Amino acid sequence: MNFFEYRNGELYAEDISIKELVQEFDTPLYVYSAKTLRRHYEAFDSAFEGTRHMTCFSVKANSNICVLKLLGQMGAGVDIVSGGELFRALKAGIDPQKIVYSGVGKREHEIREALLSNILMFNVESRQELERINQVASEMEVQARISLRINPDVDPQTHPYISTGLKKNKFGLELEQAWESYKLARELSNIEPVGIDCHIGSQLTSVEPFLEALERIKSFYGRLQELGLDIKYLDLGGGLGITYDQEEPPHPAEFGRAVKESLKDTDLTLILEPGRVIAGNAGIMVTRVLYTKGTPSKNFVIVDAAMNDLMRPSLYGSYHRIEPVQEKSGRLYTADVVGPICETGDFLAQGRELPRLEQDDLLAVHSAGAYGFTMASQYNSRPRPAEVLVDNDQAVLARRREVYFDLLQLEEQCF
Ligand SMILES: Cc1ncc(COP(=O)(O)O)c(C=O)c1O
Ligand SMILES: N[C@@H](CCCC[NH3+])C(=O)O
Repeated sequence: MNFFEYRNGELYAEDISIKELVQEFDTPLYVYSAKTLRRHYEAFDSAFEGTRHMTCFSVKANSNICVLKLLGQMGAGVDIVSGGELFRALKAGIDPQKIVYSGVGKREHEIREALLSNILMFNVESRQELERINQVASEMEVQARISLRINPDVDPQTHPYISTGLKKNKFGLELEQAWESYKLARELSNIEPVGIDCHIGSQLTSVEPFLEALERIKSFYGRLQELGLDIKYLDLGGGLGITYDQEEPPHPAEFGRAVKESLKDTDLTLILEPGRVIAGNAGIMVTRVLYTKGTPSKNFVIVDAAMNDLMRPSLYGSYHRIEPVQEKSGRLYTADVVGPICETGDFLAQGRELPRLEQDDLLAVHSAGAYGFTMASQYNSRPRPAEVLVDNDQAVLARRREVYFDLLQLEEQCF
Protein backbone atom coordinates (compact mmCIF):
# COMPACT_ATOMS: atom_id res chain seq x y z
CA MET A 1 0.00 0.00 0.00
CA ASN A 2 1.42 3.37 -0.97
CA PHE A 3 0.30 6.95 -1.41
CA PHE A 4 0.72 7.36 -5.14
CA GLU A 5 -2.78 7.40 -6.56
CA TYR A 6 -4.96 8.90 -9.26
CA ARG A 7 -7.39 11.68 -8.43
CA ASN A 8 -9.67 12.72 -11.27
CA GLY A 9 -7.40 11.02 -13.74
CA GLU A 10 -4.22 12.65 -12.50
CA LEU A 11 -1.43 11.02 -10.50
CA TYR A 12 -0.74 12.38 -7.04
CA ALA A 13 1.99 11.80 -4.50
CA GLU A 14 0.01 12.11 -1.28
CA ASP A 15 -1.74 15.51 -1.64
CA ILE A 16 0.43 16.97 -4.38
CA SER A 17 -0.10 16.43 -8.05
CA ILE A 18 2.90 15.09 -9.92
CA LYS A 19 2.35 17.72 -12.61
CA GLU A 20 2.78 20.43 -10.02
CA LEU A 21 6.01 18.82 -8.78
CA VAL A 22 7.33 18.67 -12.32
CA GLN A 23 6.49 22.33 -12.89
CA GLU A 24 8.64 23.16 -9.90
CA PHE A 25 11.40 20.58 -10.11
CA ASP A 26 11.47 19.42 -13.76
CA THR A 27 12.22 15.87 -15.00
CA PRO A 28 13.66 13.28 -14.55
CA LEU A 29 12.57 13.46 -10.95
CA TYR A 30 12.56 11.03 -8.06
CA VAL A 31 9.54 11.52 -5.81
CA TYR A 32 9.34 9.82 -2.41
CA SER A 33 6.31 9.67 -0.17
CA ALA A 34 7.07 10.24 3.51
CA LYS A 35 3.76 8.74 4.58
CA THR A 36 4.52 5.57 2.64
CA LEU A 37 8.00 5.31 4.13
CA ARG A 38 6.54 5.66 7.63
CA ARG A 39 3.82 3.16 6.92
CA HIS A 40 6.23 0.59 5.51
CA TYR A 41 8.67 1.03 8.36
CA GLU A 42 5.89 0.70 10.89
CA ALA A 43 4.42 -2.39 9.17
CA PHE A 44 7.82 -4.05 9.13
CA ASP A 45 8.95 -3.13 12.61
CA SER A 46 5.63 -3.99 14.25
CA ALA A 47 5.77 -7.45 12.66
CA PHE A 48 8.47 -8.25 15.22
CA GLU A 49 6.65 -6.88 18.23
CA GLY A 50 6.92 -9.14 21.21
CA THR A 51 10.46 -10.14 20.42
CA ARG A 52 13.67 -8.21 21.15
CA HIS A 53 14.69 -6.82 17.81
CA MET A 54 16.23 -3.97 15.89
CA THR A 55 15.18 -2.84 12.42
CA CYS A 56 18.26 -1.58 10.62
CA PHE A 57 17.31 0.00 7.29
CA SER A 58 19.72 -0.93 4.52
CA VAL A 59 21.24 2.38 3.45
CA LYS A 60 22.22 1.13 0.00
CA ALA A 61 18.54 0.94 -0.95
CA ASN A 62 17.99 4.66 -0.48
CA SER A 63 20.67 6.76 1.11
CA ASN A 64 19.15 10.22 0.82
CA ILE A 65 19.79 11.92 4.13
CA CYS A 66 16.17 13.12 4.42
CA VAL A 67 14.99 9.51 4.09
CA LEU A 68 17.55 8.33 6.65
CA LYS A 69 16.52 11.08 9.07
CA LEU A 70 12.85 10.24 8.66
CA LEU A 71 13.46 6.57 9.42
CA GLY A 72 15.94 7.38 12.20
CA GLN A 73 13.31 9.55 13.89
CA MET A 74 11.01 6.54 13.86
CA GLY A 75 13.62 4.54 15.75
CA ALA A 76 15.33 2.77 12.87
CA GLY A 77 18.94 1.71 12.95
CA VAL A 78 20.87 1.13 9.75
CA ASP A 79 22.86 -1.49 7.89
CA ILE A 80 25.86 0.06 6.13
CA VAL A 81 28.42 -1.28 3.68
CA SER A 82 30.94 1.54 3.39
CA GLY A 83 32.56 4.48 5.13
CA GLY A 84 30.41 6.72 2.96
CA GLU A 85 27.24 5.09 4.26
CA LEU A 86 28.55 5.42 7.82
CA PHE A 87 29.14 9.12 7.18
CA ARG A 88 25.59 9.56 5.89
CA ALA A 89 24.07 7.62 8.76
CA LEU A 90 25.90 9.64 11.40
CA LYS A 91 24.99 12.90 9.66
CA ALA A 92 21.37 11.73 9.70
CA GLY A 93 21.62 11.34 13.47
CA ILE A 94 21.39 7.55 13.60
CA ASP A 95 22.45 6.16 16.97
CA PRO A 96 25.81 4.35 16.40
CA GLN A 97 24.59 1.59 18.68
CA LYS A 98 22.01 0.83 16.00
CA ILE A 99 24.53 0.57 13.15
CA VAL A 100 25.70 -2.75 11.74
CA TYR A 101 28.40 -2.86 9.10
CA SER A 102 28.28 -5.56 6.39
CA GLY A 103 30.22 -6.13 3.16
CA VAL A 104 33.09 -8.30 1.95
CA GLY A 105 35.70 -5.59 1.43
CA LYS A 106 35.94 -3.21 4.36
CA ARG A 107 39.04 -1.05 4.08
CA GLU A 108 41.32 -0.24 6.97
CA HIS A 109 40.26 3.40 7.21
CA GLU A 110 36.60 2.37 7.09
CA ILE A 111 37.14 -0.08 9.95
CA ARG A 112 38.86 2.65 11.94
CA GLU A 113 36.04 5.10 11.30
CA ALA A 114 33.44 2.57 12.40
CA LEU A 115 35.39 1.76 15.57
CA LEU A 116 35.81 5.46 16.33
CA SER A 117 32.05 5.89 16.02
CA ASN A 118 31.51 2.90 18.30
CA ILE A 119 29.01 1.15 16.01
CA LEU A 120 27.12 -1.84 17.35
CA MET A 121 28.99 -4.44 15.30
CA PHE A 122 30.75 -5.55 12.15
CA ASN A 123 29.31 -8.38 10.11
CA VAL A 124 32.55 -10.08 9.17
CA GLU A 125 32.79 -11.98 5.90
CA SER A 126 36.25 -13.59 5.92
CA ARG A 127 39.02 -14.75 8.22
CA GLN A 128 41.39 -12.12 6.88
CA GLU A 129 38.85 -9.41 7.54
CA LEU A 130 38.53 -10.66 11.13
CA GLU A 131 42.28 -10.41 11.57
CA ARG A 132 42.33 -6.94 10.01
CA ILE A 133 39.61 -5.69 12.35
CA ASN A 134 41.49 -7.12 15.31
CA GLN A 135 44.68 -5.38 14.21
CA VAL A 136 42.98 -2.00 13.76
CA ALA A 137 41.09 -2.36 17.05
CA SER A 138 44.27 -3.24 18.93
CA GLU A 139 46.08 -0.20 17.46
CA MET A 140 43.18 1.90 18.70
CA GLU A 141 43.05 0.03 22.01
CA VAL A 142 39.36 -0.75 21.69
CA GLN A 143 37.26 -3.91 21.47
CA ALA A 144 35.46 -4.63 18.18
CA ARG A 145 32.09 -6.34 18.45
CA ILE A 146 31.55 -8.71 15.58
CA SER A 147 29.17 -11.22 14.03
CA LEU A 148 30.34 -13.67 11.44
CA ARG A 149 28.27 -13.74 8.28
CA ILE A 150 27.30 -17.31 7.53
CA ASN A 151 26.73 -18.40 3.97
CA PRO A 152 24.10 -21.08 4.55
CA ASP A 153 23.95 -22.26 0.91
CA VAL A 154 20.24 -21.64 0.50
CA ASP A 155 18.66 -20.76 -2.83
CA PRO A 156 16.65 -17.55 -2.41
CA GLN A 157 14.98 -18.10 -5.80
CA THR A 158 15.63 -14.62 -7.02
CA HIS A 159 17.69 -13.01 -9.79
CA PRO A 160 21.19 -14.56 -9.83
CA TYR A 161 22.86 -11.15 -9.49
CA ILE A 162 21.10 -10.55 -6.17
CA SER A 163 21.41 -14.05 -4.68
CA THR A 164 23.97 -13.88 -1.91
CA GLY A 165 23.57 -17.01 0.22
CA LEU A 166 24.64 -19.70 -2.24
CA LYS A 167 27.99 -21.37 -1.76
CA LYS A 168 29.19 -20.06 -5.12
CA ASN A 169 28.58 -16.43 -3.99
CA LYS A 170 31.34 -14.21 -2.61
CA PHE A 171 29.44 -13.47 0.58
CA GLY A 172 29.96 -14.79 4.08
CA LEU A 173 31.66 -17.90 5.38
CA GLU A 174 30.72 -21.50 4.75
CA LEU A 175 29.76 -23.28 8.01
CA GLU A 176 33.03 -25.10 8.66
CA GLN A 177 35.06 -21.99 7.89
CA ALA A 178 32.76 -19.98 10.14
CA TRP A 179 33.36 -22.50 12.93
CA GLU A 180 37.13 -22.08 12.57
CA SER A 181 36.75 -18.30 12.45
CA TYR A 182 34.67 -18.23 15.64
CA LYS A 183 37.41 -20.25 17.31
CA LEU A 184 39.94 -17.70 16.10
CA ALA A 185 37.70 -14.81 17.16
CA ARG A 186 37.65 -16.20 20.68
CA GLU A 187 41.44 -15.99 20.80
CA LEU A 188 41.90 -12.56 19.25
CA SER A 189 42.66 -9.92 21.87
CA ASN A 190 40.50 -7.11 20.51
CA ILE A 191 37.57 -9.01 19.09
CA GLU A 192 34.35 -9.62 20.94
CA PRO A 193 32.12 -12.10 19.07
CA VAL A 194 28.56 -11.11 19.94
CA GLY A 195 26.46 -12.23 17.00
CA ILE A 196 25.74 -14.45 14.07
CA ASP A 197 24.65 -13.06 10.73
CA CYS A 198 23.33 -14.04 7.31
CA HIS A 199 21.75 -12.33 4.33
CA ILE A 200 20.73 -14.70 1.58
CA GLY A 201 19.55 -12.37 -1.15
CA SER A 202 17.18 -9.66 -2.21
CA GLN A 203 13.63 -9.53 -3.63
CA LEU A 204 12.61 -12.85 -2.04
CA THR A 205 8.96 -13.62 -2.63
CA SER A 206 8.44 -16.42 -0.13
CA VAL A 207 9.40 -17.06 3.48
CA GLU A 208 10.72 -20.58 2.90
CA PRO A 209 14.30 -19.68 1.99
CA PHE A 210 14.51 -17.46 5.09
CA LEU A 211 13.24 -20.33 7.25
CA GLU A 212 15.65 -22.76 5.65
CA ALA A 213 18.53 -20.39 6.37
CA LEU A 214 17.31 -19.94 9.95
CA GLU A 215 17.25 -23.70 10.51
CA ARG A 216 20.89 -23.93 9.47
CA ILE A 217 21.85 -20.93 11.55
CA LYS A 218 20.03 -22.29 14.60
CA SER A 219 21.76 -25.62 14.45
CA PHE A 220 25.10 -23.88 13.98
CA TYR A 221 24.28 -21.63 16.94
CA GLY A 222 23.64 -24.78 19.00
CA ARG A 223 27.10 -26.00 18.09
CA LEU A 224 28.61 -22.63 18.95
CA GLN A 225 27.57 -23.05 22.59
CA GLU A 226 30.47 -25.52 22.85
CA LEU A 227 32.88 -22.64 22.33
CA GLY A 228 31.44 -20.79 25.32
CA LEU A 229 30.87 -17.61 23.33
CA ASP A 230 28.35 -15.07 24.53
CA ILE A 231 26.32 -14.71 21.32
CA LYS A 232 23.50 -12.20 21.83
CA TYR A 233 22.43 -11.20 18.33
CA LEU A 234 21.06 -12.99 15.32
CA ASP A 235 21.09 -10.81 12.21
CA LEU A 236 18.85 -12.22 9.49
CA GLY A 237 19.77 -9.54 6.94
CA GLY A 238 17.25 -8.04 4.53
CA GLY A 239 15.72 -9.42 1.39
CA LEU A 240 11.95 -9.37 1.71
CA GLY A 241 10.54 -8.68 -1.74
CA ILE A 242 7.91 -6.27 -3.04
CA THR A 243 5.36 -6.21 -5.83
CA TYR A 244 6.79 -4.73 -9.01
CA ASP A 245 4.47 -6.59 -11.35
CA GLN A 246 2.58 -9.77 -10.44
CA GLU A 247 4.75 -10.93 -7.54
CA GLU A 248 2.94 -11.73 -4.31
CA PRO A 249 5.58 -11.57 -1.59
CA PRO A 250 4.51 -12.29 1.98
CA HIS A 251 3.30 -9.31 3.98
CA PRO A 252 5.87 -8.28 6.63
CA ALA A 253 3.40 -9.50 9.28
CA GLU A 254 3.49 -13.01 7.80
CA PHE A 255 7.26 -12.87 7.50
CA GLY A 256 7.53 -11.67 11.12
CA ARG A 257 5.23 -14.42 12.40
CA ALA A 258 7.22 -17.12 10.64
CA VAL A 259 10.58 -15.79 11.86
CA LYS A 260 9.35 -15.36 15.43
CA GLU A 261 7.96 -18.89 15.42
CA SER A 262 11.27 -20.25 14.17
CA LEU A 263 13.21 -18.41 16.89
CA LYS A 264 10.81 -18.90 19.79
CA ASP A 265 13.16 -21.16 21.72
CA THR A 266 16.16 -18.86 21.55
CA ASP A 267 16.99 -15.81 23.59
CA LEU A 268 18.73 -13.86 20.84
CA THR A 269 18.08 -10.26 19.90
CA LEU A 270 16.99 -10.27 16.30
CA ILE A 271 18.45 -7.78 13.83
CA LEU A 272 16.77 -7.17 10.48
CA GLU A 273 18.17 -5.21 7.56
CA PRO A 274 15.24 -4.41 5.26
CA GLY A 275 15.82 -2.06 2.35
CA ARG A 276 13.53 -2.61 -0.61
CA VAL A 277 10.43 -3.51 1.40
CA ILE A 278 10.56 -0.11 3.11
CA ALA A 279 11.65 2.17 0.29
CA GLY A 280 10.87 0.40 -3.00
CA ASN A 281 7.23 1.32 -3.38
CA ALA A 282 7.67 4.59 -1.51
CA GLY A 283 9.21 6.21 -4.58
CA ILE A 284 8.57 6.81 -8.26
CA MET A 285 10.68 8.31 -11.00
CA VAL A 286 8.94 10.80 -13.26
CA THR A 287 10.11 11.20 -16.81
CA ARG A 288 8.95 13.13 -19.87
CA VAL A 289 8.37 11.79 -23.37
CA LEU A 290 10.80 13.47 -25.73
CA TYR A 291 9.89 11.71 -28.97
CA THR A 292 7.96 8.74 -30.22
CA LYS A 293 9.08 6.81 -33.23
CA GLY A 294 7.79 3.80 -35.07
CA THR A 295 10.15 1.65 -37.08
CA PRO A 296 9.10 -1.23 -39.33
CA SER A 297 9.82 -3.62 -36.48
CA LYS A 298 9.16 -1.71 -33.27
CA ASN A 299 7.72 1.31 -31.56
CA PHE A 300 9.93 3.41 -29.34
CA VAL A 301 9.00 5.94 -26.72
CA ILE A 302 12.10 8.02 -26.08
CA VAL A 303 12.06 9.63 -22.67
CA ASP A 304 14.36 11.98 -20.79
CA ALA A 305 15.34 9.42 -18.14
CA ALA A 306 17.84 6.72 -18.97
CA MET A 307 19.74 3.77 -17.57
CA ASN A 308 22.02 6.17 -15.72
CA ASP A 309 19.00 7.42 -13.75
CA LEU A 310 17.37 4.03 -13.13
CA MET A 311 19.68 1.14 -13.83
CA ARG A 312 17.57 -1.83 -12.72
CA PRO A 313 15.86 -2.62 -16.04
CA SER A 314 19.18 -2.60 -17.91
CA LEU A 315 21.11 -4.47 -15.24
CA TYR A 316 18.63 -7.16 -14.24
CA GLY A 317 15.92 -6.91 -16.88
CA SER A 318 13.70 -5.74 -14.03
CA TYR A 319 10.10 -4.80 -14.51
CA HIS A 320 8.92 -1.36 -13.38
CA ARG A 321 5.27 -0.45 -13.95
CA ILE A 322 5.06 2.64 -16.18
CA GLU A 323 1.94 4.80 -16.34
CA PRO A 324 1.09 8.18 -17.79
CA VAL A 325 0.78 10.85 -15.11
CA GLN A 326 -2.43 12.00 -16.84
CA GLU A 327 -4.60 8.91 -17.30
CA LYS A 328 -5.19 8.01 -20.94
CA SER A 329 -7.82 5.84 -22.51
CA GLY A 330 -7.97 4.23 -25.94
CA ARG A 331 -6.28 1.28 -27.58
CA LEU A 332 -3.02 0.06 -26.20
CA TYR A 333 0.03 -0.50 -28.37
CA THR A 334 3.36 -2.13 -27.71
CA ALA A 335 6.55 -0.14 -27.38
CA ASP A 336 10.00 -0.02 -25.82
CA VAL A 337 10.51 2.86 -23.42
CA VAL A 338 14.09 3.98 -23.94
CA GLY A 339 16.42 6.73 -22.79
CA PRO A 340 18.84 9.02 -24.63
CA ILE A 341 21.97 7.01 -23.73
CA CYS A 342 24.04 5.52 -26.53
CA GLU A 343 23.58 1.89 -25.52
CA THR A 344 21.10 -0.63 -26.85
CA GLY A 345 20.73 -1.78 -23.25
CA ASP A 346 19.38 1.63 -22.29
CA PHE A 347 15.72 0.91 -21.69
CA LEU A 348 13.20 1.33 -18.91
CA ALA A 349 10.79 -1.18 -20.45
CA GLN A 350 10.69 -3.49 -23.43
CA GLY A 351 7.66 -4.70 -25.34
CA ARG A 352 5.38 -2.82 -22.96
CA GLU A 353 1.65 -2.29 -23.60
CA LEU A 354 1.00 1.41 -23.28
CA PRO A 355 -1.67 3.89 -24.27
CA ARG A 356 -0.71 6.09 -27.23
CA LEU A 357 1.80 8.56 -25.92
CA GLU A 358 2.68 11.97 -27.23
CA GLN A 359 5.58 14.34 -26.94
CA ASP A 360 5.76 15.98 -23.51
CA ASP A 361 3.55 13.40 -21.81
CA LEU A 362 4.75 12.67 -18.30
CA LEU A 363 5.28 9.07 -17.22
CA ALA A 364 5.59 7.63 -13.74
CA VAL A 365 8.04 4.77 -13.39
CA HIS A 366 6.86 2.98 -10.27
CA SER A 367 8.69 1.09 -7.50
CA ALA A 368 11.76 3.27 -7.90
CA GLY A 369 12.30 4.19 -4.25
CA ALA A 370 14.90 1.47 -3.63
CA TYR A 371 18.05 0.95 -5.70
CA GLY A 372 16.92 3.80 -7.95
CA PHE A 373 18.79 6.98 -7.26
CA THR A 374 21.45 5.14 -5.23
CA MET A 375 22.52 3.28 -8.36
CA ALA A 376 22.38 6.34 -10.62
CA SER A 377 25.48 7.62 -12.41
CA GLN A 378 26.48 10.46 -14.69
CA TYR A 379 27.10 8.19 -17.67
CA ASN A 380 27.00 10.14 -20.95
CA SER A 381 27.68 13.23 -18.81
CA ARG A 382 24.08 13.37 -17.71
CA PRO A 383 23.62 15.31 -14.48
CA ARG A 384 21.73 13.15 -12.00
CA PRO A 385 18.05 13.88 -11.27
CA ALA A 386 16.61 15.74 -8.30
CA GLU A 387 14.94 13.93 -5.41
CA VAL A 388 11.84 15.30 -3.73
CA LEU A 389 10.23 14.14 -0.51
CA VAL A 390 6.48 14.71 -0.24
CA ASP A 391 4.72 14.76 3.10
CA ASN A 392 0.96 15.39 2.84
CA ASP A 393 0.77 18.66 0.88
CA GLN A 394 4.39 19.66 1.45
CA ALA A 395 7.29 18.89 -0.86
CA VAL A 396 10.93 19.36 0.07
CA LEU A 397 13.82 19.19 -2.32
CA ALA A 398 15.77 16.33 -0.78
CA ARG A 399 18.57 16.59 -3.33
CA ARG A 400 18.88 19.29 -5.94
CA ARG A 401 19.24 18.38 -9.58
CA GLU A 402 22.86 18.23 -10.66
CA VAL A 403 24.01 20.87 -13.13
CA TYR A 404 26.76 20.80 -15.74
CA PHE A 405 29.17 22.36 -13.28
CA ASP A 406 28.76 19.29 -11.06
CA LEU A 407 30.06 17.13 -13.88
CA LEU A 408 33.44 18.87 -13.87
CA GLN A 409 33.66 19.80 -10.22
CA LEU A 410 36.18 17.11 -9.29
CA GLU A 411 38.27 17.24 -12.43
CA GLU A 412 41.50 19.20 -12.85
CA GLN A 413 42.36 21.63 -15.65
CA CYS A 414 45.27 19.46 -16.84
CA PHE A 415 46.75 21.81 -19.43
C1 LIG B 1 23.99 -7.31 3.79
C2 LIG B 1 22.71 -6.78 3.24
N1 LIG B 1 21.73 -6.44 4.09
C3 LIG B 1 20.55 -5.94 3.65
C4 LIG B 1 20.30 -5.78 2.31
C5 LIG B 1 18.98 -5.22 1.91
O1 LIG B 1 18.29 -6.06 1.10
P1 LIG B 1 16.81 -5.75 0.66
O2 LIG B 1 16.78 -4.41 0.03
O3 LIG B 1 16.49 -6.82 -0.28
O4 LIG B 1 15.96 -5.79 1.89
C6 LIG B 1 21.28 -6.15 1.38
C7 LIG B 1 21.01 -6.10 -0.07
O5 LIG B 1 20.65 -7.09 -0.64
C8 LIG B 1 22.53 -6.64 1.86
O6 LIG B 1 23.49 -6.96 1.01
N1 LIG C 1 20.62 -3.48 -6.44
C1 LIG C 1 19.70 -4.58 -6.36
C2 LIG C 1 19.63 -5.24 -5.07
C3 LIG C 1 20.95 -5.65 -4.55
C4 LIG C 1 20.90 -5.64 -3.12
C5 LIG C 1 22.23 -5.45 -2.53
N2 LIG C 1 22.73 -6.62 -1.85
C6 LIG C 1 18.37 -4.21 -6.96
O1 LIG C 1 18.27 -3.18 -7.53
O2 LIG C 1 17.45 -4.95 -6.93
